[in-house]
Amino acid sequence: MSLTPVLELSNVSKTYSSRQVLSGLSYSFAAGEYVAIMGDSGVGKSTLLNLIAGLDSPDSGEIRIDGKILPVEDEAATNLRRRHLGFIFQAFHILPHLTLLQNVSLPLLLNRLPLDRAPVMLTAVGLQGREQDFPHQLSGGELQRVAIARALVHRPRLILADEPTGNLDQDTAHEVLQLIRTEIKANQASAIIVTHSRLAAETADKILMLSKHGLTPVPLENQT
Ligand SMILES: Nc1ncnc2c1ncn2[C@@H]1O[C@H](COP(=O)(O)OP(=O)(O)OP(=O)(O)O)[C@@H](O)[C@H]1O
Repeated sequence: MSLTPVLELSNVSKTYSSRQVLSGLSYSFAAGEYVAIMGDSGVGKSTLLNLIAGLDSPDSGEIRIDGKILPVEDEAATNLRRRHLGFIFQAFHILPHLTLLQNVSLPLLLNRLPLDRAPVMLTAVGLQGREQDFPHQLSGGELQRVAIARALVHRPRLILADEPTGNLDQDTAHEVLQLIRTEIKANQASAIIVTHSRLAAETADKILMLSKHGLTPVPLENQT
């Protein structure tokens, strides 16, 4: 396991209008760690994930991925994110004019990787036989599974997931969470999932609670 943290937050603050959402947040995530972040609604979980993903910038403080600061709107940083991050965000729409197979192949194409893992990942999320379907033919839960296949297909180093099982029934959620965990461990990747679901959080190695005091580890056995 590398000694450089896969992700390091140093004194990160973010304010929207006059509302301070994150205030001096610091935390180090070790390589290979699979962490769930929980916390009250509005406490800033999605904001934090967006900052890590490079969709927005902190007002102050630093975010390092593999020891590097990746500026927003920097082409080299975008390429690094594309190669090393996998996003499972509800806002990251599946492209409507592409088939499911084309959607899942996209990270492989963009990173010039062999395309043979795309059908394998569609099968892994239970969508075998649907490769040539278009997104409008799918239910919300099926679309979420396509998003998960697309996020994992290029074996990213760091997977960021915002409510990855939000649209899924309990059995499918369980299968998808197991798949995420298996992929993370098989590829020695790291993952941060933001969730309100105990079921989802307990598949992680560690649960962190985000509050105005920062990120606090919660012992798994003390979860209520
Ligand atoms: N782009 C934005 N512009 C203005 N305010 C924002 C923006 N994004 C988030 N906020 C505000 O920041 C606060 C934190 O929002 P965030 O979505 O990060 O919370 P959360 O912990 O993910 O909540 P939930 O669990 O309900 O999804 C909220 O008060 C929200 O209204």
